Amino acid sequence: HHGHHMWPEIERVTMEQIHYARLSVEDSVGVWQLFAEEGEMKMYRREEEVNGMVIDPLKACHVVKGVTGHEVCEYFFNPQYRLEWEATVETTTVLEKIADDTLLFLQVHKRIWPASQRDALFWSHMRHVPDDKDQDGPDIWVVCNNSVDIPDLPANTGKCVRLYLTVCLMCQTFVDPPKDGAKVTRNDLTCKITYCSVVNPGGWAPPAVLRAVYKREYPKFLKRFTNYVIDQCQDKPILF
Ligand SMILES: O=S(=O)(CCO)c1ccc(-c2ccc(C3CCCC3)c([C@@H]3C[C@@H]3c3ccccn3)c2)cc1
Repeated sequence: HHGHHMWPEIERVTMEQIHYARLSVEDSVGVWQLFAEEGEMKMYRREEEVNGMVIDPLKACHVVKGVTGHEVCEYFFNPQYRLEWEATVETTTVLEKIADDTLLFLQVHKRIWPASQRDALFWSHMRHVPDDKDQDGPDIWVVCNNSVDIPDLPANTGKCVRLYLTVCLMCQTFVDPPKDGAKVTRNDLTCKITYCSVVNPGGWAPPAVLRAVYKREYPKFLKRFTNYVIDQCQDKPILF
């Protein structure tokens, strides 16, 4: 797939998003505001507007037991599971298989009152980031979603307003080695999840309205997704 014309952008954006995901909210540029906290899940946002449009960057940090980062990324990436956990997606279509680990999606989102209905055209790339030099480096899996403009699929021609997104789901897996060489079980697994997103809604909506939608929808979204993965994996062999 390295011959595909989108590959240089896919490579650049994915590496850039991994860099940002790895920055802790403490030492990132700009002020992150904790706007939601439920158990292990902490959600931060920065208030940013472009031409009066809310594009608040979001960073969510979550820790879940019993799954690996590979499993979390697989359920996020693979279109066959999408409609089972994505409550705000009406249709999802794979327009092109760029590679086994890279797909081009056209997605129509359900209308979230009072905003008008949105669609999104984006590539999605899943990658296992090799450990650092030493063996016990972090075991990281990521999925990066990034909007693209394609002349044959112009924005805002039908009923939907085209939104623009850059999303990164980064997962780090920790295994607590069981006593005396026993087999690793799901109880020994901890997955540290960092979800970063910047969504440009594509058309103007009142900032207070959009921020209310974000505040309500993002916690629901991440909780529903992670609970879905835990549920799907619990009686399956571990995918490291
Ligand atoms: O992680 S993904 O790549 C998963 C692929 O399916 C992804 C997540 C979220 C969105 C998304 C799409 C539309 C909207 C808004 C914009 C104006 C009116 C609706 C929002 C706002 C933030 C709120 C939101 C957050 C989460 C879920 C739904 N709604 C988010 C798109 C892709």
